[in-house]
Amino acid sequence: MREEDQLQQPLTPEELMHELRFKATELLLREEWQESVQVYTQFINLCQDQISVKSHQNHPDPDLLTKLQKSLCLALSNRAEALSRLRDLTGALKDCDQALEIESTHFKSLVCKGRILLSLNRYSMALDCFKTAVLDPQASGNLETLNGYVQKCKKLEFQSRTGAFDLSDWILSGFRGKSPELAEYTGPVQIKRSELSGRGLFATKNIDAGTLLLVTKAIATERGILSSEDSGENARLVMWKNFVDKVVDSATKCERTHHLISTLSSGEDEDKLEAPEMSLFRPGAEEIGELNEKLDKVKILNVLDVNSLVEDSVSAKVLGRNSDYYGVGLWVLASFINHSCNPNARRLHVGDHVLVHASRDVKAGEEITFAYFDMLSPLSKRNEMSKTWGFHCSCKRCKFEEEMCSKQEMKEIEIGLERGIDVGSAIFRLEEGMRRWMVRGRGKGYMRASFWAAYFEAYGSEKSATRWGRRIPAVDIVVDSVAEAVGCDERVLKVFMQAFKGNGVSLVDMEKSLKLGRGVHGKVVKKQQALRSLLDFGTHDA
Ligand SMILES: C[S@@+](CC[C@H](N)C(=O)[O-])C[C@H]1O[C@@H](n2cnc3c(N)ncnc32)[C@H](O)[C@@H]1O
Repeated sequence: MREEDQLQQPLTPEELMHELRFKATELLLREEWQESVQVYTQFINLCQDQISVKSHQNHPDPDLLTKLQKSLCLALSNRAEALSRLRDLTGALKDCDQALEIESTHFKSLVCKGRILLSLNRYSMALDCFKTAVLDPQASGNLETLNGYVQKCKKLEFQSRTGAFDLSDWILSGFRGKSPELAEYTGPVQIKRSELSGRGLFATKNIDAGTLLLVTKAIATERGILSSEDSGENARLVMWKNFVDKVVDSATKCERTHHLISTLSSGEDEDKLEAPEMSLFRPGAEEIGELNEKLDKVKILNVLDVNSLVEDSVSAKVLGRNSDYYGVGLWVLASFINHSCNPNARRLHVGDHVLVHASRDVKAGEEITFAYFDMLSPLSKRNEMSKTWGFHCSCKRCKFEEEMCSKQEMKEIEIGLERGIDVGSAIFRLEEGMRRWMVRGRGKGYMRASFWAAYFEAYGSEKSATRWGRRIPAVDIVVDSVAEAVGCDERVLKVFMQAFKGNGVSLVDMEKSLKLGRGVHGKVVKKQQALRSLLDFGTHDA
């Protein structure tokens, strides 16, 4: 036979498989994930055909069949690796499962499956994979890494079951190194219909300030530094576009993400939306079966408009990251939390996780809320801000203040402050008014929170202190009532700390500041020393 004829001979299935396998492995080693998936897919299809053909022969060759099954198993495992790098976790998991059906202790597939399950927060299933992998002879060269995974799974499984998180050491180290690894956690909360709007998150038992309510990882985040040129508007737009692309990509590739996003409000007919089961958010939740709702890009955009959160905001603190960073993200379970101007929760951002804790004591059945915008401002300003969010706030405080602020005297105090009247005289008038109108308990806290800027200035200025002295209430009285009504806030805590710094801190004040600190930072900062280091404010700025 001539050489050209030989070249034109079609390849036998064995030769073709050999060629495809060689090419796919090369692409995998070059980290060309997309291309390697394509070639592995051709190989897998051909290999499956061959297995079917050979096993239907009159006298199937068992050795050949075993060899083909082994090749198929390895190819599935390698395709899973490439798919997982492309964040197609659903596809990758399916490939691992198929490979493990062929060989239940296949080392590579077990490790790949364990890693995917870990990133899907299915800690105990991931632990099973790594424990089995450790027993394999191939583990000997990777024992340290595998044991690392085993320990990590154990730690995260424990955290997610008990809610025992502690950020103290990381805080005390000055946030050195990577942010700590955190599990997802669902505390004493459930989703129910809310009187505020649509669905909301509710406490299932009495909880005290600082108690951790949930920890959840972002579907996607985008961070960057905003330039001062155009007040960061261009950078913000680019970041928003990247963020949307990331969410769309995740929703396309992962069925669970797709399903989670489809439970969120897109702003329309919120009161008709169903309250999802909490089990959906618990770590270890099974993959969702058939999805009957289509999520197109427009729907995702609307969902992000309503639900995405900015990391650094009035009710949130970002730990361990440069404050110049602007970050936006989507945290699904936290998205069920409505806004209130008398909130009872705050957020801490650590890496891609958000930790939500009670900022004051909460009763069983009470709705969990945090502030979407600054609640230490008067009703008129808050109304403007809620308008930009596309809703009219219907919280208890707004309802209370709607009545109060219709009084002529209240209007005069607000206008007076805007025109720069002495803050002490405004506070004096407000306190006198509250006495005459018989405003009690939380009502007082609401009003003081509304005029917080005036109290802040008065307590920060020696001139005001000398002039108004005992005619305006003492700092601790105002701080207590504001914290009780609208939850602990960093600025309120700062005023408290500053007032007592000059006079030397007594034990009682220190106790009080630590309690306020727990409301602001949460009980996840367990060591007092760590909390103190967060409370050690040097300045008296707003
Ligand atoms: C992040 S979602 C909160 C969960 C939402 N209620 C749901 O059912 O999915 C934000 C949306 O909830 C509604 N909302 C939140 N707080 C509110 C409030 N205090 N008063 C009225 N509507 C509120 C607004 O429609 C807002 O766009």
